Amino acid sequence: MINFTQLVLASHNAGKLKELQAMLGESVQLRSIGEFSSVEPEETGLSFVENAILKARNAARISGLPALADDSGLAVDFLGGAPGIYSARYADGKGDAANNAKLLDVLKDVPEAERGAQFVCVLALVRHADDPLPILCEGLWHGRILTQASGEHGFGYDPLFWVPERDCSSAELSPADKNQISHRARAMDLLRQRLGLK
Ligand SMILES: O=c1nc[nH]c2c1ncn2[C@H]1C[C@H](O)[C@@H](COP(=O)(O)OP(=O)(O)OP(=O)(O)O)O1
Ligand SMILES: [Mg+2]
Repeated sequence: MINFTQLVLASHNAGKLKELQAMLGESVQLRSIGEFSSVEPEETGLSFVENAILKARNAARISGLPALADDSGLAVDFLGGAPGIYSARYADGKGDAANNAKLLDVLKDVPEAERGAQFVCVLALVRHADDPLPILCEGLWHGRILTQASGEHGFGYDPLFWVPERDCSSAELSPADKNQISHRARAMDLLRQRLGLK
């Protein structure tokens, strides 16, 4: 087992970096791939797993460090799991606000009982770019899509995601609270177990 005191995070998303670093604590330093390159790899996979591995390999290749990638998204039941791996690109790359506006519009006539959704997070860790045995961990978080945005914390679809166990949106949770119960927290919990960090 290698000593992962420094990992490159294969992500240009500052929200993910903040959450993952908070979950890992001080024993592992996450360095953003942005320190090494501003070019984002094309996410050509058809699954979260494929995209997470692709991003991790790319970051390991560029940085020369072991790499952790997070591929995540929102799977809406009424939409057959869409936007899924296309969550970040749902409104054609126009960003979080446009993605959220599109989702609200697409679901505008859908009743509450049919607005179930889950956040999905797949973490992939590679020791080097050609690692034949990436570590993969998955986390799901079940909730519902609200009919309007609410809350200021977090990022992405958080203002639209109603969290049944807290009766509020995920953007209304404190960062510490979200990091205890989110899809990312569940995946990271498994990863820490795999790495013997807990
Ligand atoms: O906790 C979350 N709270 C709210 N929204 C979230 C969360 N987790 C993922 N999401 C959304 C954001 C984005 O629309 C998509 C991830 O897309 P995804 O390609 O994995 O990330 P990204 O492009 O933002 O950064 P990068 O690929 O560089 O890691 O799912
Ligand atoms: Mg992405």
